[in-house]
Amino acid sequence: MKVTIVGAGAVGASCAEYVAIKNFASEVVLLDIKEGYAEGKAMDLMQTATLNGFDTKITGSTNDYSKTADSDIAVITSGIPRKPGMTREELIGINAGIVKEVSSNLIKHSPNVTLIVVSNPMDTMTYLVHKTTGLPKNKIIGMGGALDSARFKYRLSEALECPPSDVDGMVIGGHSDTGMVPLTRLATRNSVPVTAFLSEDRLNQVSEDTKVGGATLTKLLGTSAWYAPGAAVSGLVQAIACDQKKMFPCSALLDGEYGLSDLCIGVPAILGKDGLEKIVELQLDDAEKAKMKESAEGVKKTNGLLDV
Ligand SMILES: NC(=O)c1ccc[n+]([C@@H]2O[C@H](COP(=O)([O-])OP(=O)(O)OC[C@H]3O[C@@H](n4cnc5c(N)ncnc54)[C@H](O)[C@@H]3O)[C@@H](O)[C@H]2O)c1
Ligand SMILES: O=C(O)C[C@H](O)C(=O)O
Repeated sequence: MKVTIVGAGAVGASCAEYVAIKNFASEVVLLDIKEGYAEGKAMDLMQTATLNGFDTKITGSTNDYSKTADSDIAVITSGIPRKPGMTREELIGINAGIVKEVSSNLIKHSPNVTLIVVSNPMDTMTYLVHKTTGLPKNKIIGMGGALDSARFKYRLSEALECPPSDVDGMVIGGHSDTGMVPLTRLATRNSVPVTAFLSEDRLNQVSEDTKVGGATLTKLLGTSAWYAPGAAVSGLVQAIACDQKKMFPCSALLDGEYGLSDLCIGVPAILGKDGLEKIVELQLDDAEKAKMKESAEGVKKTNGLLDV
């Protein structure tokens, strides 16, 4: 199983580290445009192999896509991150060109690859890859909801004063400060609805904190987050590589599901060897449907800025 990660920056390197530590891939190739950077990150990570007990071979490449040939899965993290005070949507001008070029280069050397898009604004970048590459739609997946759901569970565990592992929950909708739809109605603590423990006001606070999760970290760090993003991507990579049939909220190209079409947005999906194998349609209540519709309008507005 060969995994390529384009962009050896904060998220790309974190993802490579988690993939390697989970020990399911034979090979990880890190590729970056910055001379020597991916090679350096790969060597540093390889020097953790005996410390962390993995056998995955990690190599680096400065923009040489022949090294990525025959990848099964490729992750696109190349592009600029936001700075405090910015929205993800403001990155479109620079990142759209990068994502378009990188996805085309990847497919030239790995025509059967499954692509996981991470660069922001992620839902729009995923849509761009669908529009410009011609890959089948199950082979292009946007990562955002897995991360947002992890943050949601963290915020719920804070409110419940319990370990995060006690909590289950999901965030669907667009991966943006205003577009996320945390499904508080369906969240549970050990199968008991969290609504049994937390007031409506407290749950609203959890939702709001979840939605600005990325912005909160960007303000603290001066750039956007990488540990949880890298871990979230590695979860998607593992589900595909190991044919796990796990369900994650992913940015998927919709064709009527949830009453939406011609956009990529976060919905629950089953991931396995064929990539995004199935979209799961939840029965949303009226308030959730309205939030999803509003979120989709936001994503479509950003898509409108693309030259496709
Ligand atoms: N979808 C999500 O949930 C999520 C989470 C975190 C970050 N992100 C996004 O991921 C992207 C990367 O974030 P980061 O913190 O790793 O940034 P970073 O600056 O640390 O790393 C980005 C890397 O991309 C490289 N790069 C730029 N253009 C390239 C090209 N044409 N080919 C190959 N490499 C190229 C840069 O040299 C750099 O090393 C940002 O757009 C960020 O907003 C998305
Ligand atoms: O917040 C960002 O800009 C990066 C990423 O989308 C995140 O949610 O951490």
